[in-house]
Amino acid sequence: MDKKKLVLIGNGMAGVRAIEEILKISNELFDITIFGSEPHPNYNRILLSKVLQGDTAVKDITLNDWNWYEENNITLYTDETVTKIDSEMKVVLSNKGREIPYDEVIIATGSVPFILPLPGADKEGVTAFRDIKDTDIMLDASKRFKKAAVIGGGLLGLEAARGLLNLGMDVSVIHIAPTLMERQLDETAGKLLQKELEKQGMKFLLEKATEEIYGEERVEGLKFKDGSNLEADLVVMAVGIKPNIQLAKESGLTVNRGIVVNDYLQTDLPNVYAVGECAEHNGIPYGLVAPLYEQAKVLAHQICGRATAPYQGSVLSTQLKVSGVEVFSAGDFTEDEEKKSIKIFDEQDGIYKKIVLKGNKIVGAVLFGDSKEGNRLFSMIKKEADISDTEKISILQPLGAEAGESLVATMSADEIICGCNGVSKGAIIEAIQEKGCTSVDDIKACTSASRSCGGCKPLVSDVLQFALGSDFDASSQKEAICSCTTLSRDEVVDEIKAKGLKHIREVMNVLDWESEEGCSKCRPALNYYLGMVNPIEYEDERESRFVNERMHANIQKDGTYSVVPRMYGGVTNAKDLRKIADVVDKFEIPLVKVTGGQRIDLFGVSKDDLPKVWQELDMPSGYAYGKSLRTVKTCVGEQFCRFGTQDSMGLGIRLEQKFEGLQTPHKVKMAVSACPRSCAESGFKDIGFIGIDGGWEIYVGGNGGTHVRGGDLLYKVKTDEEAMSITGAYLQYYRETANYLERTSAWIERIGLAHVQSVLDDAAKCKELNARMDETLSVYKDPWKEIVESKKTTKELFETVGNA
Ligand SMILES: Cc1cc2nc3c(=O)[nH]c(=O)nc-3n(C[C@H](O)[C@H](O)[C@H](O)COP(=O)(O)OP(=O)(O)OC[C@H]3O[C@@H](n4cnc5c(N)ncnc54)[C@H](O)[C@@H]3O)c2cc1C
Ligand SMILES: NC(=O)c1ccc[n+]([C@@H]2O[C@H](COP(=O)([O-])OP(=O)(O)OC[C@H]3O[C@@H](n4cnc5c(N)ncnc54)[C@H](O)[C@@H]3O)[C@@H](O)[C@H]2O)c1
Ligand code: SF4
Ligand code: FES
Repeated sequence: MDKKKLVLIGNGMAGVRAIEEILKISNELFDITIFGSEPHPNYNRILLSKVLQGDTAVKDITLNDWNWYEENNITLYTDETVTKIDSEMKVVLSNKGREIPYDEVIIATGSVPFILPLPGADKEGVTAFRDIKDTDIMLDASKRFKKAAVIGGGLLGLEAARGLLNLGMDVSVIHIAPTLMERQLDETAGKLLQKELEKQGMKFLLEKATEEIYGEERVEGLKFKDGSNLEADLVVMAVGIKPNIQLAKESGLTVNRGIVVNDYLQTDLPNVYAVGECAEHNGIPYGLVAPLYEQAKVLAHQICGRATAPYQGSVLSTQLKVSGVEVFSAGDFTEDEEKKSIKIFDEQDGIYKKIVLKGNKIVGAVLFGDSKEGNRLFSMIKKEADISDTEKISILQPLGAEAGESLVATMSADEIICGCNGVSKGAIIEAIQEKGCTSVDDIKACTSASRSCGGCKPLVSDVLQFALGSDFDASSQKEAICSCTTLSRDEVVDEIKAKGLKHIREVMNVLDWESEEGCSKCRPALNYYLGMVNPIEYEDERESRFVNERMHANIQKDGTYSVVPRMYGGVTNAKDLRKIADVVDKFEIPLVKVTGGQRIDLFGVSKDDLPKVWQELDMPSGYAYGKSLRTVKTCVGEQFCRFGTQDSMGLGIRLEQKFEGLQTPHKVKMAVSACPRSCAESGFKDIGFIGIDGGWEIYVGGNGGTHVRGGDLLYKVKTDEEAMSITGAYLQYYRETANYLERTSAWIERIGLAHVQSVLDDAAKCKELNARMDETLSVYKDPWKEIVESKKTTKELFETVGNA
């Protein structure tokens, strides 16, 4: 049988998925030709957010590489746009003069970003965020400029803003509505989201309408309708998308907002189909991959002449891809006469959950702060589950939580694990049992679960754990330190040691880094590992550090800095206080605040004043910005308190004087309390000391931040000397074995308290660790002093930051 000629217009996510579905049915039916306007093979557009955020590289987001087209005998024309479908002649015509005949044609031209028709919208530095080209524009701008404005506080705008923050830019989001993501979230969730993102450093201008983009050739700022201005050297427009219907219009198809299709994705011209964001089904053009993939499946069956249920529209669910923020929204979350809600709002922990009921059916849900129940609720919404027999409030409680059961254990086989690809728990278990899948990558290859946004990876991993039990080793799922390499942290450190590598560039060259420059994830990590392995010889690479560490001060919301001088053990004196007061007066520092770590923080110092402030303070840097020892908090102890059994201030000061400036994988906080009342909160620090009769208890792995964790008792010791020695060995072991940016609380959970104890129980090992610690500490110089003393460093530092 002669193969029919099939032409796909648009080499994007929906169109190529339709081809994959067709090939699954049969590779004997069609001779396939694909046109794509972009110069790349089919890639995962969703992960552009992750590329911008530094979590992955462009080369790693390819879905089907050039070989795939060849292996499947597909003719591919990239960088070529189809300009017309001549349905009488049954040919498609391209902008490069090509004419290709067809029997069937699929239009999958996606969407175009909506660009606000503002004066100045065509200036250099104004971009959308839709494809690799736009992403490159932003990556490039972040290297040369500082201030970014993102117009639009929807999913795309917020993901772009997070990426630009990661790239070291100062980012403001301009949003037209009073709350963020108003299409997906209600007011409460929108406000919680704003608060969380503000904590991450994003600034917001709400209810602001942009009137003009000003500047010479390049953008210099935005002017708003209320008369106010914002300086910006990069403007990203993320105010929605429009189905790309130009070709369809010019080819005489019926279009509305999108290309009008029926339940089998057929347009009104014979043998012409449309799928993806360009298609409009029942009045709706969709903008997320899950519905587009459902469409692709129906289309594939229809075009191959296989029986299929009609496409009947999709219920949507969304999740924001910003680390540290859990937001989930599904279905219809609005309330009215017919639709009533049930809500849980834990204001203290920032957790908000709401379901919307229409009669006895859940029609919508919004979750903030804890989205574990998202998939279960989404399944209930999709199934239109009747909940008359269920106690309503229990729907918002995690199933099996009290019994300590894992979430996947409580899920039924038909519950969806991967929303993007519609893969259920049952399908994953089948792949494990029948196809021998043992890793997340195997499951991805077999079922497509986790192949799109990747948000379901932890759940897929949980299903593997659930099905394979002890045969599944989550930790053996080797994780590369970033997308520039396939090597893990341990492999990189081993290579640095074995090959005597001395510089970041050398590591990248010798270990075959994919990108010559590295990325924002690996450069600071390599800088740390090299310094840890080679403390004497290694010269710190300031450019590879995060902005706060480069400036040795904390950048604040308004672009000014905060400065914290060192106060050993939280103890000060009249001379230092006077000096601080004089500096505050002289530099008109607007806010002076005592911190939770018992230090004095000077807020609102301008960048230019920083070196002068340090010079006049003439006190050591408090390292309030660094991945290093922050503070040792102390209680007053035996000298003044009637309960005190030990000299907490004495030990605290000794600890801080010894370990100040030590570079660690993440920040380290300590506290010393002289009795079990623990006034210095020793139980929630990376290392905490509690005085007992005849000595100290040493607690480790505590954390009081977003992931609260009580410390574990490591040892009881009798003397201050022992306490100092254990601390030195413990900290050095953490420095040598933790991943960069891993807090001690996560590290101790990963490697286990018992293991650390077994290392420190070995006196010889303990001595070696302390020796390496002393060697590291021997080269420490106060960074403020260094900067003040060196005009060259001051100049370099300020030039680097000013132009970054
Ligand atoms: C940064 C970002 C993050 C996203 N995150 C998510 C997410 O987390 N979850 C989610 O579900 N969705 C997400 N989306 C949306 C998702 O990427 C889209 O829904 C999906 O890519 C649409 O697929 P499509 O094939 O319809 O269009 P596209 O992927 O845009 O593909 C269309 C292709 O057709 C080409 N084309 C257009 N006209 C022609 C022509 N005449 N001739 C030849 N080629 C043509 C275009 O150049 C394009 O390459 C995100 C989108 C972006 C931009
Ligand atoms: N995580 C995800 O699922 C994800 C991530 C990125 C993109 N996407 C998809 O990509 C597409 C584009 O995303 P989007 O966020 O641009 O679309 P959107 O329509 O969801 O959001 C656009 C936002 O811009 C705001 N806006 C409109 N005009 C404005 C103006 N003049 N000034 C300021 N704000 C204005 C709107 O109020 C709206 O909240 C959508 O289909 C989205 O679903 C999804
Ligand atoms: S921890 Fe004990 S010794 Fe220290 S201040 Fe509190 S009560 Fe006094
Ligand atoms: S939920 Fe997006 S890939 Fe699975």
